Formats: sequence, structure tokens, C-alpha cells
Amino acid sequence: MESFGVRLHRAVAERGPLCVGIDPHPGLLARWGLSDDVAGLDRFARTVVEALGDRIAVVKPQSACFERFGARGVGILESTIRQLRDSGSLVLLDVKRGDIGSTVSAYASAYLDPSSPLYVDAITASPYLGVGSLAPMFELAAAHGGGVFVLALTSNPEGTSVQRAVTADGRTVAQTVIDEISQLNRGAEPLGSFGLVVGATIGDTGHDLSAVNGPLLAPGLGAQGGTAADLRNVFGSSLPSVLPSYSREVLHAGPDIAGLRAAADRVLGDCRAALATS
Ligand SMILES: O=c1ccn([C@@H]2O[C@H](COP(=O)(O)O)[C@@H](O)[C@H]2O)c(=O)[nH]1
Repeated sequence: MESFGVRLHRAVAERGPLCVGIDPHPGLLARWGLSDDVAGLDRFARTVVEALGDRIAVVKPQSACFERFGARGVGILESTIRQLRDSGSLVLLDVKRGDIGSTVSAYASAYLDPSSPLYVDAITASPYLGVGSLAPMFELAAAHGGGVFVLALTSNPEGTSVQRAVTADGRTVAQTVIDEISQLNRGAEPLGSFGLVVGATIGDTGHDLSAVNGPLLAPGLGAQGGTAADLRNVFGSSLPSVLPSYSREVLHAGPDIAGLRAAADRVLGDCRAALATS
């Protein structure tokens, strides 16, 4: 099977550099006139798939928003993943898993093994038990054409105290994560399968992303205050690898299908303009 990096590169070339999240928060369900239960969740997710699945490169369901409904919510997540795959978009499950290696193996089986009901193209992962503890995810992803996006510099202000703490060798925690992921992507063409999460809200932090050779997922746009114009400041010469990600900014335009499509087109236009200046 082709690598995730190859598949993502093609999807972005064909559909444009955009990831849209499916985050069915209670407030959004209410805004769409839907009940805060599994029926509302199902309708919400189906509407996003219908509106965007056939036109957006990457769709990112937020697992927490499905998990809060228990087993039936996870059932809707399974069905949403299937619908997205059928519609042609890549599925990035935002699940931020991380643990000791033996447990990471189980998470890898859950999301990156093609025989799993929750199998997706890529997941987000937390490196705070050590990037090395995520090795079972990297191995299974590599074996089956999957991807892993590891948190490096997150969009929330609370991340700074941990991620920018300085380690014994003088690098920040985030830079050690960046460097380890860069190693995994060495030599991959046109793009490695192992990405980083770097928030669009963080400004110029002086971190060196030049050797990553993998996708840089940029959440924090729209509802969290980041703008497409901020991407240049955050990513500098690494702009061509950026995958901008919006959830509420686009979802606020629902449940009207045309409204969702227009919102996605608008932010994609903003991102194309911002990334083209690189
Ligand atoms: O650093 C991070 C990592 C992940 N997220 C997730 O992205 C979306 C953002 O939603 P918006 O509505 O566009 O604010 C959400 O699922 C977060 O959990 C992030 O925001 N920052």
C-alpha cells in the first residue's frame, strides 16, 4: 500500500490544503437544532460527511465528542469513519493517545490495523511518555500506509509550560519531539508519514521545523483566534508542509449543506492565499 505521506500529498494536490474537524459539541448540536443525544450526533456527523466528504482533503473527527455518548457514540464514530472513507477524504482521528509501549500497541491495533472497526488513515498521538513509547504506532502505520501526528507545540496557552521547558541538552521538549519525528521521515518522498501538531496560535517560537519532512497539522484557526495570515509567522519556510485545520469556524455554518461548503471554500481560499506566498 502507498504510504500515508504519498496519499496525503496527492489528496492536498487534488483537493487543496485543508483539514476540517467534526466536533459535535453540545452547543453546536443545539445551534443546528439537534438533540444532544446519539440521534443528534448521528445527524450532525452525516451532514458534515455529505457536505464535505467528497471535497476536503482530510476530515478530522474529534473522538471525545463521540465518546461522551458511550458505546453508541463510538458506534456512530465507526459509521462516520466508514462514510468518510467511502466519500474519498482521508480520515484523521483526533484521539491524542499515548501510554507505555505495550498499551500503545493496543491503541495502534485499534486505529491503524485495517481489520479494526475504528481503522483510520491517521491519528493524533501524545508524546509525553516519550516519543519512543509510540514506536508500535509508527511501526503499524508504516506497515499499512497509515500516519501519526504527534503533539509538538499545541494551540492552547497551557501547553507552553511543558512543551517549551528546556531539557538537559538545551533543547526544548518540543524541539526533541520535532527532532525525533524528523528522523522517522528521513529520506521519504515526497513527504513522510509522521506529522507534528503545531498550533496556528503560537506565533514565532524559534523552533526549527526545517528537517521534519512530514505534514504539520495546524489547529487553532478560526474559533481559537488564529488566522491564515498567522501561518507564515508560525511556520516560516516550512509553510509548504502545513495542513491548516478548522472545526467550529466551518461547523458554525451548518446544518445547511451549501453553507458548510461555502464556509469550507472560504477558509480554503484564505489558506491557499497564505500558503502560496511561501
Ligand atoms: O493543539 C491542538 C491540538 C488539537 N486541537 C483540536 O483541534 C480542534 C480545534 O477545534 P476548533 O473548533 O477549530 O477550535 C479540536 O478538536 C481540538 O481538540 C487543537 O485545537 N489544538
